[in-house]
Amino acid sequence: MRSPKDFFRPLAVGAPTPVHDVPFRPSRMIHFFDPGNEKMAAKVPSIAPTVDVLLGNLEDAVAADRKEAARSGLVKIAKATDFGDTQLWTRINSLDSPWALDDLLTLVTEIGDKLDVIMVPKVEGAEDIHYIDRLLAQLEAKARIQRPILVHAILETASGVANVEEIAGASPRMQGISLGPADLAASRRMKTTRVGGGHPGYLVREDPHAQDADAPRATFQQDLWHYTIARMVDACAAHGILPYYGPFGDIKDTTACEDQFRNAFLLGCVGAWSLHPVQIAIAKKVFSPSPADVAWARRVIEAMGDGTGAVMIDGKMQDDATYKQCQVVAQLADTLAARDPELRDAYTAAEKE
Ligand SMILES: CC(C)(COP(=O)(O)OP(=O)(O)OC[C@H]1O[C@@H](n2cnc3c(N)ncnc32)[C@H](O)[C@@H]1OP(=O)(O)O)[C@@H](O)C(=O)NCCC(=O)NCCSC(=O)C[C@H](O)C(=O)O
Ligand SMILES: [Mg+2]
Repeated sequence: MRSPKDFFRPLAVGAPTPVHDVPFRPSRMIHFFDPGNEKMAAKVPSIAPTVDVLLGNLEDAVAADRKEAARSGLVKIAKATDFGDTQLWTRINSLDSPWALDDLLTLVTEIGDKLDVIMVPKVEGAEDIHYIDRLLAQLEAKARIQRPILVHAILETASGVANVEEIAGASPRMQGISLGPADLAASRRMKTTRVGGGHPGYLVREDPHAQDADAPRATFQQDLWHYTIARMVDACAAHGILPYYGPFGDIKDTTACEDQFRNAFLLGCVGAWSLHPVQIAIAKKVFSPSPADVAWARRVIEAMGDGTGAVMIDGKMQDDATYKQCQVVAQLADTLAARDPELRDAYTAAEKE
């Protein structure tokens, strides 16, 4: 383990100096596309302005015989496209695959100056991040990259969950962590075959009725992912990095997708993955605080003055802690409004009501 004094030193001569704080750029939806799929690649210029993050996926969902096409497709797209304010990320193949090394060698040397974040799947512990950290520094130095490429881990193995705190703090490059519910379910030997979402069999049932033991008893479906998301959020917050919900595989069930995204938002996540164009608007809606909530937060902040003491607003007690909660909402709204004029107008209108 590096000493605290060395933590922010570049890991290769000539590599850029690591960042001290993760830049908080809007990342409500990380939109996945396969850069080797011509139909999806053709949509990149029109989708880019509508998303916060565009991610060229090289790992799962790209067939083994299409890996090189995906990698070279991403290089071509990155060189040809002006992404404006939209971030460009990639998901490389897992570190135990035959493709990960070539993914990094090619992408950093060819388009490293355009890549904001590299998503690393199936991270098991801090050692995986240390490996990537040193390799990226060497490649950045070789390619004369001026700003460090950040790293995002997917939480999708039982070991990864057990080690999530050390993963979150393994490197100043750590930008965030996403839940990968499909691989995590397989790794844990869970018995769901879905990509995220609930399961009707995971429930609690009300007690038998005292008057009639045979009367039907209500059941309540439970959230399979609550524990993991909450643990991931705490690890990320403790280390100053950003937590995300990952994929929702039932593309047609837009209602359940919205519910899953909202649960994650309320628990502290800043975004989720969109796998299909239809999920972009869902993520945008869910991960942008509502105009009413923002107006309320600003009202509390204004009423609380220096943020100490206690006041009543509409019958509800406000104090130092609710002031901080409201600041979270108001600061997020400011960041998103700076990127999204429609949202800015909606927030302004709600404050005037
Ligand atoms: C899920 C899909 C395979 C569905 O594709 P398709 O059957 O083509 O859907 P549609 O006919 O409804 O598509 C309409 C048009 O939109 C284009 N399209 C579809 N998806 C995208 C996209 N993501 N980006 C851009 N454009 C897209 C289609 O090409 C159609 O175009 P046209 O015919 O010209 O109108 C597909 O959506 C897909 O492959 N999505 C990405 C899947 C993916 O990335 N999966 C990996 C991430 S999830 C994961 O890895 C699990 C995780 O790690 C874990 O462990 O939990
Ligand atoms: Mg996965």
